[in-house]
Amino acid sequence: MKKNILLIGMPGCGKSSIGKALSKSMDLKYIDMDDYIEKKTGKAISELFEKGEDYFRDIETECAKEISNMENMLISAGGGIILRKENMDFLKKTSTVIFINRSVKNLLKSKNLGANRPLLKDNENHIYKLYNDRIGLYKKYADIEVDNNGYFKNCVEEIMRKIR
Ligand SMILES: Nc1ncnc2c1ncn2[C@@H]1O[C@H](COP(=O)(O)OP(=O)(O)OP(=O)(O)O)[C@@H](O)[C@H]1O
Ligand SMILES: O=C(O)C1=C[C@@H](O)[C@@H](O)[C@H](O)C1
Ligand SMILES: [Mg+2]
Repeated sequence: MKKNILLIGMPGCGKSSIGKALSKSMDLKYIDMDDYIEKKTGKAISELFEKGEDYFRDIETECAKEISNMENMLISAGGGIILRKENMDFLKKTSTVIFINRSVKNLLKSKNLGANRPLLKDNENHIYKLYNDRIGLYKKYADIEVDNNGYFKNCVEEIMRKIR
């Protein structure tokens, strides 16, 4: 088995909730890539986006390289990690990749979906286009796909079963 587990999926699909539970069950250290970026730069994701999406994505790629060198981690990725092949080439070397798929209807139930997500702040319904644009990439990079439209506890158990 690879050293790390990487969770990918749309904003609000359950990466943090599922990742924290999974990290405890599997005795891995939990790391959130957006938090890592904010700590490294001393800036909020929204501030980094003010300099343009490319500016943010370059920092995200730099952090993906750094994190790919770590061991025994449960990594919760930013929703857009799959947009650059380079990110996934690095991360897939050391991580088993799990795509958490949640329907847009359920994603929209998350409170304040646009609040800390620059790509959705003007219109939460932009999530339909993001989902359609990205679904193929999430599936392409995933070693395992799980559905998170029921109880998230079931999703954690399904991942534990599939990963062994
Ligand atoms: N299966 C589920 N049933 C009910 N609520 C859920 C489920 N999965 C996730 N949620 C809720 O959706 C919201 C987003 O979940 P979470 O923060 O874990 O997602 P995320 O992918 O980490 O989001 P982000 O893009 O902000 O990092 C939370 O309020 C969480 O409780
Ligand atoms: O889906 C995305 O492109 C993003 C999701 C967030 O996790 C952050 O990484 C940022 O807001 C970009
Ligand atoms: Mg999260």
